[in-house]
Order: sequence, then C-alpha cells, then structure tokens
Amino acid sequence: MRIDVITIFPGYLAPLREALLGRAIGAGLVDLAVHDLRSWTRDVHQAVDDSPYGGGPGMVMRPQVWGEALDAVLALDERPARIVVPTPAGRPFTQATAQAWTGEERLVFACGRYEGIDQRVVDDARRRDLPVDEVSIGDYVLVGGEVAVLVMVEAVVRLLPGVLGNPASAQQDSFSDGLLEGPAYTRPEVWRGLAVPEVLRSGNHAKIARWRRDRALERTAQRRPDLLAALPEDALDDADRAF
Ligand SMILES: Nc1cc(-c2ccc3ccn(Cc4ccccn4)c3c2)[nH]n1
Repeated sequence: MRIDVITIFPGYLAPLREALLGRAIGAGLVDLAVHDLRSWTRDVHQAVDDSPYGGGPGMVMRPQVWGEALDAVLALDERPARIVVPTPAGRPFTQATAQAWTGEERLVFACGRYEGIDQRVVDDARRRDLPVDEVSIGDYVLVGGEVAVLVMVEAVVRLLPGVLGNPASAQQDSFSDGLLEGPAYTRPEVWRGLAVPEVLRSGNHAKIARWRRDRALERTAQRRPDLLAALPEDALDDADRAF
C-alpha cells in the first residue's frame, strides 16, 4: 500500500516512521510520502488560506493550492487512490473503515487546518469520479487533520498482512467481534495484594474462553451499550444471553 499525506506541517507526520509503522515501511509493506502543501503555492507569502465567504470566524484553505497539490500527488503513482479528508463533519471512521481500506492500493490524505478546506476541492475530485471519503475520528474538534491521519494510518497499517507479529491479535481486536475487549493480566500472580483471576491460571481453556467472553459482554454493557444494541441477532448465543 502506498500512503501519501499532504499537509502544511510535514513534521507532524514524523511518528509514522517510528516503531511498528516504521518497520512496516522498512519492510516494504507500506510506502509513505509526506508532501508540504506550500510547495504548490505561487505567491511570495505562500498563502494557503483566505477569509470565508459569508463571513464567520477563522480562515478557509484555498481551493487552487489544494487542487494543484492533489493533482500533482495523484500523478506520482499510477495506482488508483482513495482520497481521505479528515473533518469533524465527516462520517465516523471505525474499525470497519480501517478494515475496508486495507483493500486499497493507495490512500491520499488531505490534512486541512484553519476551519477546513474549500468544499469545491472535494466536489471537484468527486465529479472526476475519484473516491473521496470525508471522515471523523471522533466527536471532538482538533486543530487540524494531521493527528486524525496518524490515528487512521495506524489503524489501517496494523491490519496489513505481515505488519503485526501475531495476526491473531488483530482478529481478536476490540470491535472485531462487536464487543469491547475484557481485562488483561500478566505476571506477577499477585501485585500490591491484587491477584490475577483464578480462572486464568486454571488451564481450562473452555472456562477461560467463557470467562473472557463474559467480561467482554459485561464491559460492553457498562461502557458501550450502543455496541451491544447494534450486534446482529445471531451474535449472542444462549450462554451469552444467560450472562
Ligand atoms: N474528528 C475530528 C477531525 C477534526 C479535524 C480534521 C481536520 C481539520 C482541519 C481543520 N480543523 C479544525 C476545525 C475547527 C473547526 C471546524 C472545522 N475544522 C480540523 C479538524 N477534528 N475532529
């Protein structure tokens, strides 16, 4: 997978080259290119923003610069790309989104700042039949799209084959079965007077699996009843319902 990020703060994306993601890049599982939007400005001030039509606070990012930047970046590689625009007004980015994007050959992220990017940039891309997703990573407002891109790239890349040492952990993610993950424990057996639940040391794998499922159901009911309500009819078996 090739990933391009266009931003006025390229340094914000440096963490993508660290640790697990850095190793995925080093292993050739992902190609990452970060582009400074100001490379496509033509004025001496390298202006990327202007006042909003209709008035209101803040500034809006100019369409001309973004149009030229996206055209140029898309032209760098012939692989078909999905354009992703982080915005507080976007459709929710979920684990399902991350899973779906693992099938893309290329993702091009457009990081806005100020109050966002002139809507015509997205409209123009869509009318040229380019796939464009306007997505939100949560119901809070950031200062720009870069942090959202860090989140989304990590969520997607970790699902790519060969990235995680143990692929099973991606399969057993929270959300992958629609439930939150339950509590996890490791040595020592007792820490500050707190013991690891007995069942986890029993070696009885059926009992352990049941206990873990019950803790996941319990935690999901307590913290995310919306996820429980959204489960498909056949997702819970009789033992689950008894819980
Ligand atoms: N889930 C999300 C995504 C964002 C996000 C993404 C991109 C941009 C570009 C600019 N801003 C600031 C801003 C502030 C006020 C209204 C609009 N945008 C962004 C915020 N915040 N929360």
